[in-house]
Amino acid sequence: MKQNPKAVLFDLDGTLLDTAPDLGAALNQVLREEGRAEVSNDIYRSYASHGANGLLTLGFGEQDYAADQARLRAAFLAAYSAAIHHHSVLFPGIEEMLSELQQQGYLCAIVTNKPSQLTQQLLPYFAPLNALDVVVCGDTLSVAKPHPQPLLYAAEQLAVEANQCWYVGDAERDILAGRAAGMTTVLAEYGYITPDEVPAQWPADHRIAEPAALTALLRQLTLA
Ligand SMILES: O=C(O)COP(=O)(O)O
Ligand SMILES: [Mg+2]
Repeated sequence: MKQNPKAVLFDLDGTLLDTAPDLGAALNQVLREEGRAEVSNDIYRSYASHGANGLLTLGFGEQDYAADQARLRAAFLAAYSAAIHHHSVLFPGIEEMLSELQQQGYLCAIVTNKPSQLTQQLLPYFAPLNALDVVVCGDTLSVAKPHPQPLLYAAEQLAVEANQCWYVGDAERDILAGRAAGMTTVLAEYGYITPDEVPAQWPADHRIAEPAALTALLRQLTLA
């Protein structure tokens, strides 16, 4: 049985932070170094929640990336790490939304698939994200989303039950992980969706078109 929420867990890329410009710049740097054609902003943007592997597959094609995966991935991560925060910004309304949640006493956490080294390098540039209670990254455990374990681990760290948590994310694997963890799931529709994905088919409990809609939803729920 779902209970009134005590904690809200968030995906990072595409949900709290608009990191696509820096991820895309890193991809294009590696493509240039390898003598390949660059990818335009509107294309790479939609793949930004699919991480390094998703972006490199987009840029090099499945076969060529698979043939040289370790080297290309290392080059991408080095390029990204060297300019990780140059153009990344909080999505509009995130700062206000987080501060309202915290004022209302909700615990807040990040559960991202981004590797910890990159996450720890990036977060200090965004003050509102440093006040969050727990951060779980893609390599914190041996499994990552869509596996539910990182979400359950975050709940454990927050000392709340899974059914007292909401999970907000922009990718299908976020919704699947949240559902498998027994959490209430919220799809951030303003995030990154690839042209071949059909988010309407994802089993999210709620959908928000902007961050402010999350606080409105939680308010409605407490009044009900
Ligand atoms: O870096 C990734 O794999 C994507 O990160 P996310 O889980 O915060 O969207
Ligand atoms: Mg995401």
